[in-house]
Parts: sequence; structure tokens; C-alpha cells
Amino acid sequence: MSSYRTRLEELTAARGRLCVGVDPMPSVLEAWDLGRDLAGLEACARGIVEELGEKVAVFKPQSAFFEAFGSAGVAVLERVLADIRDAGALSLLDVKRGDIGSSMAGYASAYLDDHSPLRADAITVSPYLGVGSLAPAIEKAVAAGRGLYVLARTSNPDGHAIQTGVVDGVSVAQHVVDTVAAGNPGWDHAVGLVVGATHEDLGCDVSGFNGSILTPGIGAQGGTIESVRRVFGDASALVLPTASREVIGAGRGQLVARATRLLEQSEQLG
Ligand SMILES: O=c1ccn([C@@H]2O[C@H](COP(=O)(O)O)[C@@H](O)[C@H]2O)c(=O)[nH]1
Repeated sequence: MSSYRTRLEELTAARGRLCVGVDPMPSVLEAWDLGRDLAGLEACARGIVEELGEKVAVFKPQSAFFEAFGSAGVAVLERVLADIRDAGALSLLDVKRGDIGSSMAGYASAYLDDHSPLRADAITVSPYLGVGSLAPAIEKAVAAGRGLYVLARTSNPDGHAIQTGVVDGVSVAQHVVDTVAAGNPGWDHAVGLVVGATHEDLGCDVSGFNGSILTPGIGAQGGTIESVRRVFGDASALVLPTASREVIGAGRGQLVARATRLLEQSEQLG
């Protein structure tokens, strides 16, 4: 399999630069006229991929909404990941894992191994235990042609204090950006960042970054493609904008129109 970076570049060149979030939360199920139950979860999550699977480059299932239904919900997630593969799109599983190395190796097997039923093309990871603790997942991702996105500057206001806090002269977010950038040439540029779309001041400089930047917070959290273009400047070219409720939150009938609108807007990102 070619590298994650190559597959991402090829697919976004062909389908446009948008990652649609698959967040089948109760309000979304309601908007889709579905029950807040396992059947509703499956109809909504698989319906999103059925409608958009060949139009969109990347889908980001949010693991929390599947885990909420226990093992039956996780089985739905496995089917959603398979649907995404069958549609020729990339899956970016939002699980925000982070632990000491030995446990991180377990997570890597769960999400990045070619034989795992929960395998995704990329996952989100947390660097709170140190970027170095992510090494087993990075090794696995590179070897398997998969990717990781490391939380650097998240979209939520609560992240501000910890991520813009300064240690040894640089912000925590900048430390994450710089550490990933330094490793990326040896990692096939498979490691990206999560940097939210909601900030007027990022609190870190991503202009020299050398991987993909996942940018959540568009729509429901107040960010726009236009604000991403303004705030990220030249680094906009690296951005993979992602939106969940903005695309899926008004029911199945609105899906294609809402995704198409964001895809058109994302052409501004260069
Ligand atoms: O910094 C972050 C990291 C991840 N997320 C996740 O993205 C989606 C956003 O949903 P919207 O409906 O588009 O607001 C959700 O799954 C979050 O857990 C984030 O928002 N911010």
C-alpha cells in the first residue's frame, strides 16, 4: 500500500479537500427522523457513507458515539469503516488515544493493523503523555501506510490554557508542532496535526509544517473555511477541513448539498 500522505494527496486531488465527520449523536439521529437506538445509529452512520462515499475524500467517524452502544455499537463502527473502504475513501477514526508505549502498541494493533476489524487509514492521538510515547503507533502507521493526527491546538476553548502555556520558551502546542515536524521526514510525513478552525490566533506557528493538518471546528463551533484561510495563511494548503454537524446535522436530505457547499468553499484553501 502506498503511504498515507500519497493516498491522501491523490484522493483530495480527485474529490476535493473535505473530511466529513460521522458523529451520529442524539440530535443528529433526531434530525434524520431516526430512533436514538442501535438501529438509528447504524442507519445514520452508514447512510452518510452511502450518500457521500464516492464524493468525499475522507470520513471521520467519532468513536464515542459508537462506543456509547457497547460492543454492538463498536460492531456498527466496524461496518462503517468497511463501507468507507468499499467506497474508495479514507477513514480517519477520531479516538484520541494516548498512553505509555506498551499500551500505545496495543492501540496501534487495534486501529492500524492490516488485519484488525477496526483498522482505519488514520487515527487521532493525544500527546499528553509526551510525543515520544506515541512511537509504537507512529512505527505501525508508517509500516502499514497509515497516518496519525496529533492534537496540537484543539478547537475547544478549554484547550487554550494548557496548549498555549509556555514551557522552556515555547508553547505546548508549538512543542508538539516542532517535534512532529522534526520526525516527519523519517516517518514518510505520515504524522499530521489537529489544529482547530476556531482561533483568531493559533498560539503556534504551523507555517513550516510538513504533514497534513486536520482542522475541526467548522460550522457548529463557529469556524469557517474563510477564517481558516485567513488564520493559517500559506499553511492553508496543508489543511484538511473537517465538519460534522454542519454537513450531517440537518437530515439525510440536506447531506449532498451541504457537503458540496463546503467542498466548493474549500477550493479557497489553495
Ligand atoms: O480539536 C478538536 C478535535 C476533534 N474534534 C472532533 O471533531 C468533531 C467536530 O464536530 P462538529 O459537529 O463539526 O463540531 C467532533 O467529533 C469532535 O470530537 C473537535 O471538535 N475539536
